[in-house]
Amino acid sequence: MKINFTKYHGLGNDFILIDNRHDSTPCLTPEQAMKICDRHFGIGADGVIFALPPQESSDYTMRIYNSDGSEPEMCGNGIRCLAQFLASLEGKKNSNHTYNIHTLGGIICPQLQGEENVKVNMGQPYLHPTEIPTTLASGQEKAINQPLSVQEQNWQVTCVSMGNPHCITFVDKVDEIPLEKIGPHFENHSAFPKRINTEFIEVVRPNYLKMRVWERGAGITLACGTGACASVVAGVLTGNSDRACTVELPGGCLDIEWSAEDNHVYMTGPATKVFEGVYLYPS
Ligand SMILES: N[C@@H](CCC[C@H](N)C(=O)O)C(=O)O
Repeated sequence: MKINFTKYHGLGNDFILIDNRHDSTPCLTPEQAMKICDRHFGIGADGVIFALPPQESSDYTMRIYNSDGSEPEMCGNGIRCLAQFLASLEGKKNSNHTYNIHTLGGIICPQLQGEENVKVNMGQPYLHPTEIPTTLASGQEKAINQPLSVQEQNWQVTCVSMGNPHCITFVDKVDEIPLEKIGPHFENHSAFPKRINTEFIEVVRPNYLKMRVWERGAGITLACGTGACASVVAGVLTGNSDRACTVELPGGCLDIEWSAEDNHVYMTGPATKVFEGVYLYPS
């Protein structure tokens, strides 16, 4: 089997993009996706993203598999890569075109901004796991800064869904967190039956957060777009951050704004094409 692909990354969070616009079923199974994500025996990536035909009133559908073959609802860095991928397939590069993309987390709208940048309307955040829209309204305090015991240590966490689930904890020195050791215990904690992405955040200034992430289904990654959005929401709810923030990740910075007007979160950052090729899937 031969698979044409294009490799993109958003701040080092890297994806294999596949043009699947002719068929509403992804051309790879989760097991095959896991194999081509392998960094030694495959192409190597944090996930595989398929551009599929539209559903409902969208332009296209995005499906994504994590590198372990699980299927998340949404991916922030991935949807910026998808927007640039579609723009290059359709000759729309260097325009301000906006796509309406159907995802398992709802309709998400990335707008092209020049050669590499994309601004994404990520929709409303939700309190996880209650699925109630997150606002600053009273009565939601119960979900903020909740105690969680992980590896016999007590953490204060705020859980926010951006379509996919995130557990955010504010720490003094993010570089000192033993991510590799502690990350899997958050991901597989009994409080999160569908597993979870975990963000550790150091507040450098109210408008500048430093983040490290352990992703569900992918482990340590260099960036997580939905995670950066969820972290700013958690930062506002806990009084740690402004609504407009730069979030610094190991792979670079994202600009995030949680709008007080429409309650939507906006994320701006780059999506970079790296190479394209043909993968020869062993039969
Ligand atoms: N890196 C992504 C998130 C990918 C999905 C995540 N691992 C999950 O399982 O929810 C991003 O940029 O948002």
